[in-house]
Formats: sequence, C-alpha cells, structure tokens
Amino acid sequence: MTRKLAGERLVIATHNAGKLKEISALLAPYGIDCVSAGELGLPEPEETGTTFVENALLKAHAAAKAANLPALADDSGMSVTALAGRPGVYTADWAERQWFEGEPGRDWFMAMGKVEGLLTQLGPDTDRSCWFSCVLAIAWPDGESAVYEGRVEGQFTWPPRGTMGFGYDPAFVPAGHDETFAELPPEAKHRISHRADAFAKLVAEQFQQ
Ligand SMILES: O=P(O)(O)OP(=O)(O)OP(=O)(O)OC[C@H]1O[C@@H](n2cnc3c(O)ncnc32)[C@H](O)[C@@H]1O
Ligand SMILES: [Mg+2]
Repeated sequence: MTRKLAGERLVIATHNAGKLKEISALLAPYGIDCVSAGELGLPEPEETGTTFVENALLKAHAAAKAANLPALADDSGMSVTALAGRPGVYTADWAERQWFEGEPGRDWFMAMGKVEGLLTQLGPDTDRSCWFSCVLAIAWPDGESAVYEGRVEGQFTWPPRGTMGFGYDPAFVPAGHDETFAELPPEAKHRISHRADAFAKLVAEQFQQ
C-alpha cells in the first residue's frame, strides 16, 4: 500500500550508528524531519524473524507503535555464495558482543574472520562471490507498512581494507571496483549500495514528488 510521506516526523528505527549515518545522508536531500530510535530512547527489539523482510517489519512496527510516528527500519546482511547464503539474516549475530573502551559493541573483525575461515576451509580456488541485501521497511502507528529490497553484488576479500563505512565493509569489494566499501568515500558507496538501491525504491513510492 502506498501512503506518501509529507511533513511528518520520521523515526529512523536502528541502533546501528553506521546505518543511521547512511540513512540520514540518503534522506538529507528530502528535507524530512528525522529522529533516531536512540534519541527517543526506544528499546532494541529482538530480531526473531528468519528473513530480512520479517525483521525489518518487526523493527519498523515496534518503533512506530512506541513513538506514535512513522518509522523506517533496515534489516540487512551479507550472503556468501559458497556458504549457501550464510551469514545472511544472521550477519550481525556472527559478531560476538564485546566491550570496547568501556562501550558495548560487536566484534566485526571476528565476524568477517569467521566468513574467511569457512572460505579458506573450502580451498584456495573457492568462489568468493557474495552480496549485501537490504530491506527497508516503513510502518505507521496504525499498522500500515511497506517494504523495499535492495542488493549489491561483490567479492569477499581478505585481509580487510579501509576505515570508512561500518560492519563488513572492509571485506567487501563491489563488482566493477577494486576498492572495498570501507575504502570508497560515502558518496561512492551511496551510488551503488544495497541500502541505496532499496532507498531509491522507497523514494519513488513514498516521497512526495
Ligand atoms: O538492527 P539494527 O538496530 O538496525 O542494527 P544491526 O546492526 O543489528 O543491523 P541488522 O540486524 O540489520 O544486521 C545487519 C548487519 O549486516 C552488516 N551490514 C549491513 N549493511 C552493511 C553495510 O552497508 N556495510 C557493512 N556491513 C553491513 C552489519 O554488520 C550489520 O550489523
Ligand atoms: Mg539488528
């Protein structure tokens, strides 16, 4: 169902600082008044779904209901062809929760290392193709919702390279590029990323032209 967003405050329903930065940058040209789940003190819902769509909807509905505002959530992850699409919807779960300089966080190097370990076990000629998926879900307090899916193809590289981006970016080389997502400036990532792909579909359907 389509319900164009106009003049309403939008909750960015993520607790991931890297995603929040990217979604805020993608939204910036549209002059939408945004507030993050963190700023509103919303709890981080348990992601009990088995698909990106289920989890994105779960996060968007939870935030829309709690804040009584429309909410935009993102569920995303990396799928590796030779690993039958893993870690996929469990991409975040492959990073163990750790404390870094007194702050809770996830160990992305360890998570990427787990992928590399499995690929190495498969042998030196293993197919390293992989892709990032992103599902953006928008939900309203009355229960209406819509989902948009995006994808970007690439190769899993090791060792990780680059300091920009977040999560698995240092190990992902998008098709047609030599640099990893963590070596490309944000504008370049935003031209081709799974998130930008999903976002373009959201804009086409939900934003007032
Ligand atoms: O659920 P929220 O609060 O939004 O934050 P999260 O980090 O838990 O997010 P997900 O449940 O969607 O897990 C997806 C993981 O996939 C990884 N990921 C998704 N998009 C990525 C991107 O653009 N670059 C690098 N890694 C990405 C990243 O490690 C995320 O934590
Ligand atoms: Mg999550």
